[in-house]
Amino acid sequence: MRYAHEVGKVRAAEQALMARLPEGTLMQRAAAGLAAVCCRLLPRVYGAHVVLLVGGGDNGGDALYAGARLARRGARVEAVLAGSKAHPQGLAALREAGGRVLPADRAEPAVRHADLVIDGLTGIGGTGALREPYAALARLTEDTDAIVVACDVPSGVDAGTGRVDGAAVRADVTVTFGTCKPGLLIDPGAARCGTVELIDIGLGADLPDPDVVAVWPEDLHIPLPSPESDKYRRGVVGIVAGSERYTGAAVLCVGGAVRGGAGMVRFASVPRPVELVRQRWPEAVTTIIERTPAALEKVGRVQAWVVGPGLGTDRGAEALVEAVLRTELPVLVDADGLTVLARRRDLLRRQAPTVLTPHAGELARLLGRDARREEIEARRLEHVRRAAAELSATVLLKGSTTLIAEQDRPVRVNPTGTPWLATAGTGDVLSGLIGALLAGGMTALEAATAGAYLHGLAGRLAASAAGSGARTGQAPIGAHDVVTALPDAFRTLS
Ligand SMILES: NC(=O)C1=CN([C@@H]2O[C@H](COP(=O)(O)OP(=O)(O)OC[C@H]3O[C@@H](n4cnc5c(N)ncnc54)[C@H](O)[C@@H]3O)[C@@H](O)[C@H]2O)[C@@H](O)CC1
Ligand SMILES: Nc1ncnc2c1ncn2[C@@H]1O[C@H](COP(=O)(O)OP(=O)(O)O)[C@@H](O)[C@H]1O
Ligand SMILES: [K+]
Repeated sequence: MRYAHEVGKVRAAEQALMARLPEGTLMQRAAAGLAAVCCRLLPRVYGAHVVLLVGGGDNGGDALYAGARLARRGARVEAVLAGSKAHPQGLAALREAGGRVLPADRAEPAVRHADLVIDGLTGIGGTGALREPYAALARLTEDTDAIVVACDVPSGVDAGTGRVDGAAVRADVTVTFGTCKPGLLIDPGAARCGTVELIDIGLGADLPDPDVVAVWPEDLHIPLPSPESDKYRRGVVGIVAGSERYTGAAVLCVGGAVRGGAGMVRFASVPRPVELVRQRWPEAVTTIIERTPAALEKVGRVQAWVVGPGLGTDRGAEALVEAVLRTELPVLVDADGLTVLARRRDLLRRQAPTVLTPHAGELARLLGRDARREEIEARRLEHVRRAAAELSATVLLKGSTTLIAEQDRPVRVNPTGTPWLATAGTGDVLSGLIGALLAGGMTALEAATAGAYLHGLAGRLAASAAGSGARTGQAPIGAHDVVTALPDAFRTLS
């Protein structure tokens, strides 16, 4: 499961395929796949207690037919209908197989004591927050020991965006049909899915190019040093970060670049951050600069620039962001650099690649006008796409699901990471790391993708290794732990 298509495209593909097949074939394929997964999840199908939550659409139809299949294999199958209408043929099939319909007031104890619950309330046809009684039934899945299997999409999750507006099913496994849906890959929806299993119902040839792609380790083509390598060929990254007031971000950013495989890191800033970087990372070549447009002249040659962490947002910071963006080299802008860009979007008019790495708050500032942080977090896919188009840049939107967008390309979803990364300074490590990969010759999209993947992996390794030294259990981490774990993250890929 790595590709996802927007809901409209899934429906169009389904329709094209259905026109060539006997009626009901697709639903039977979906139900057979769903039932097979349930059989695998149950220790014993015969005698197992299975409860179906059934909405009024085809998603409920899938659940009813899957329930009929389980009933024929000896399961005790009970259906709870969310409304007066349920897929009539599916209902007849369930009854004929020995399943029964429960009165509404029996739903709560049935779900609580079931071995397995199939959520067939809403699928790709769900719109907006779940209404009653759907919402109350969805909530029952939060408080049961039963295995919860969502049919196509956990009900309450917007299949197209991952938005969750109110009650939603919390699934252990989501069995999705034909192709993955974006909402299964992007938080908050993704967090409701458990494991996602894809059932092939034959849509393949009717599906267009994907809208969203989940990144796989084999997609990352990180350049490795060879006998011909020297420090210049491996890539020199220039970092313009820190200020008299903010020094830590510069140290972390340089750490991300050093451990990110740069052949050389050139660090340019005012005296205090330069002194601290020198102490912590003697490998870096440092230059003291003034915060003026001519600042970069003294720094020496680089293959890519990172600008922004801890830079401040005053006129001096603006001069540095401008100087970096005026070069014809790949540039990554992060943190304070993004705040500067929000008032100087003209600086984005350039030919060389630009990577922006905002969190939702920074992206809200960059997009301006109607954009709000909460809205961006709720509808990450739409906003990251809009940002890539409006800002003519590769945009990496940070947060619980990191997304990477470039105009006219499928949006990439980073599968690694951990909520333990939500701590100050980890973003600075990411920008240094991506800067090193850019300097190493990767394209903007490749570098941002590989950087997000390695950073998320390093966060996970650090969180599981911290404290006990064991690889089980988790503990809080600081941004420097992510830097320390980067070599291990690289090792898992080689
Ligand atoms: N179209 C096809 O060819 C196939 C569709 N399949 C299934 O069909 C599903 C789509 O079916 P439908 O188009 O009938 O749509 P759904 O069954 O996903 O949703 C429609 C039903 O949910 C209700 N509903 C929608 N939003 C609601 C809300 N916020 N609160 C309460 N009720 C709400 C509607 O009133 C309607 O009864 C897919 O997700 C998949 O499970 C599969 O059988 C494979 C083939
Ligand atoms: N809930 C979360 N789950 C997983 N990762 C998260 C979560 N919140 C933040 N992150 C990650 O933590 C890092 C934080 O970066 P950022 O917000 O720039 O912090 P800072 O500016 O302090 O460095 C990003 O890589 C982001 O993707
Ligand atoms: K569902």
